[in-house]
Amino acid sequence: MKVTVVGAGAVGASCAEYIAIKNFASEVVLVDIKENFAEGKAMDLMQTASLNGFDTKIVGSTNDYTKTANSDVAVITSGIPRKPGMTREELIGINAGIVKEVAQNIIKHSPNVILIVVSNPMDTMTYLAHKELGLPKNRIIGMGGALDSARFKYRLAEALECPASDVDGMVIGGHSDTGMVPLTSLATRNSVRVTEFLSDNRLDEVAAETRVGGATLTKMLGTSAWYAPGAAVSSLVHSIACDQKKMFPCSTYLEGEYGLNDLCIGVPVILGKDGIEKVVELDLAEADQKALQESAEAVKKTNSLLE
Ligand SMILES: NC(=O)c1ccc[n+]([C@@H]2O[C@H](COP(=O)([O-])OP(=O)(O)OC[C@H]3O[C@@H](n4cnc5c(N)ncnc54)[C@H](O)[C@@H]3O)[C@@H](O)[C@H]2O)c1
Ligand SMILES: O=C(O)C[C@H](O)C(=O)O
Repeated sequence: MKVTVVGAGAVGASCAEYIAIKNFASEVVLVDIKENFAEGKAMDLMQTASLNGFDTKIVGSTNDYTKTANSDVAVITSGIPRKPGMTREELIGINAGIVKEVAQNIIKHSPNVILIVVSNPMDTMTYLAHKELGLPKNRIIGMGGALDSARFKYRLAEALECPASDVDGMVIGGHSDTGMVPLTSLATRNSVRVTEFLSDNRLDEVAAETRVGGATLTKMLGTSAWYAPGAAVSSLVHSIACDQKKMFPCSTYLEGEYGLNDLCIGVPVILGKDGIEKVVELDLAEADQKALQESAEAVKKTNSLLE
């Protein structure tokens, strides 16, 4: 399994590190436009191989896509992150051009690749890749919901005063400060609905904290987060590489599922060796379906800025 990660910045390097530590890929190629940056990150990471006990070979490249040839999976993290006070949508002007160029370079050298889009505004960047490349929809995946769900579980565990491993829950919808739909009524602690333990008010607080999870960290760090984003991407790559058929909420092109059309937005999917092998259609509570519909309208509004 060969994986390319374009953008050797905070998220790209974190993602490469988690992929290597999980030891399922033979090679990770890190690409960046900054001279020698990816090569430096690759060398630094390779010097952790004997310490962390992995065999994955990590290679760096300054914009030379021949090194990425025949990748099975490619991850796009290139582009600018937001600063405190900004929305993800404000990044569209710079990131759309970068994502378009990078996606075309990847496909030129790896025509059969499965693409994971991370750069923000992620749902719109995934839609852009879908429209530009014309690949089958199972091979274009946007990463947002896996991260948002991990943050949801973190906040639920905090409220329940229990380890996150006790908790299960999922966030669907757009990867934005207002568009996320945390499915609180379906969340559980060891198979028991969390609604048994937490009041409606506390659950509303958990949902609100989850929606602004990225903005909260951006305010604290001065730039956006990277550890949980990198770990979330590596989990998607792992499921594809090892044909695990795990279910994650991912941004995918919808053609009627959930009553939505012609956009990419987060819904539960099964990820295996062919990428998105199935969109899982849940029978949502009325309020969640309405929130998803509103989130889709907002994503479409951002998509219209691409024209
Ligand atoms: N979808 C998500 O859940 C999620 C999570 C975290 C971050 N992000 C997004 O990921 C992106 C990267 O965030 P980051 O914190 O790693 O930023 P960063 O600035 O640390 O890294 C971005 C890297 O991209 C490189 N780059 C820019 N243009 C390029 C090009 N044309 N070709 C190759 N490399 C190029 C830069 O040189 C830089 O090293 C941002 O848009 C951010 O908003 C998304
Ligand atoms: O918040 C951001 O801008 C980055 C990313 O989308 C995140 O959720 O961490």
